[in-house]
Amino acid sequence: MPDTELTLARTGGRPLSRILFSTEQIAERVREIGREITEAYPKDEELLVLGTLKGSFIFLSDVVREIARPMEVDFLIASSYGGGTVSTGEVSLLYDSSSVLTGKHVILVEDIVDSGTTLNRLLPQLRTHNPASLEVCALLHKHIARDLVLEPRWVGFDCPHDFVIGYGLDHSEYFRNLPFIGVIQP
Ligand SMILES: O=P(O)(O)OC[C@H]1O[C@H](OP(=O)(O)OP(=O)(O)O)[C@H](O)[C@@H]1O
Ligand code: HPA
Repeated sequence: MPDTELTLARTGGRPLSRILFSTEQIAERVREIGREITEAYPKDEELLVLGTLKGSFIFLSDVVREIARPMEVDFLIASSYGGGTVSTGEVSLLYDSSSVLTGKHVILVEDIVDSGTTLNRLLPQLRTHNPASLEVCALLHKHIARDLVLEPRWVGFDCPHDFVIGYGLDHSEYFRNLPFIGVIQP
């Protein structure tokens, strides 16, 4: 259980209902995923790791350090939740990566797959650039979406259907700086 005072300092005094995944559990899983991704690609093949901002910024920065392959890192900014806890269904793409995807092994890194709206909007667009391969690595998967255009090849944890925060995930832009993943009290 993390230090309560430190946690409350980061949440502005809002208590958590529960902690789902601790800092140590996340670190261990991130190391495993890094190893799996390393082994999935031939030694001399370059990767392009593409993160969706803002939510993936912490997961991506941790997982790329566990992947022993040459790589480029780039980002897209996609947003569909605004200040709410339910997808608006409209994904606004605020920044479209300038990286050339053609012929590269692209790994799209997501913090969470919830309704699937973001992935279903981004993946067909990325495919139009003819990458050599396209895979998704998601830290959390709620397994709600029944119509995902591509299932993530790497998933950190199956996630309950609560609105979760921490380790990059926000509610109204707050709580991204929690070093673990939890659920805030409603
Ligand atoms: O499967 P979905 O229902 O589409 O949800 C997943 C997306 O929602 C969150 O992004 P959000 O729009 O909240 O923007 P953020 O990354 O800036 O927090 C999260 O980072 C994922 O990209
Ligand atoms: O449960 C969630 N928490 C934070 N951001 C999210 N974006 C989609 N689902 C979530």
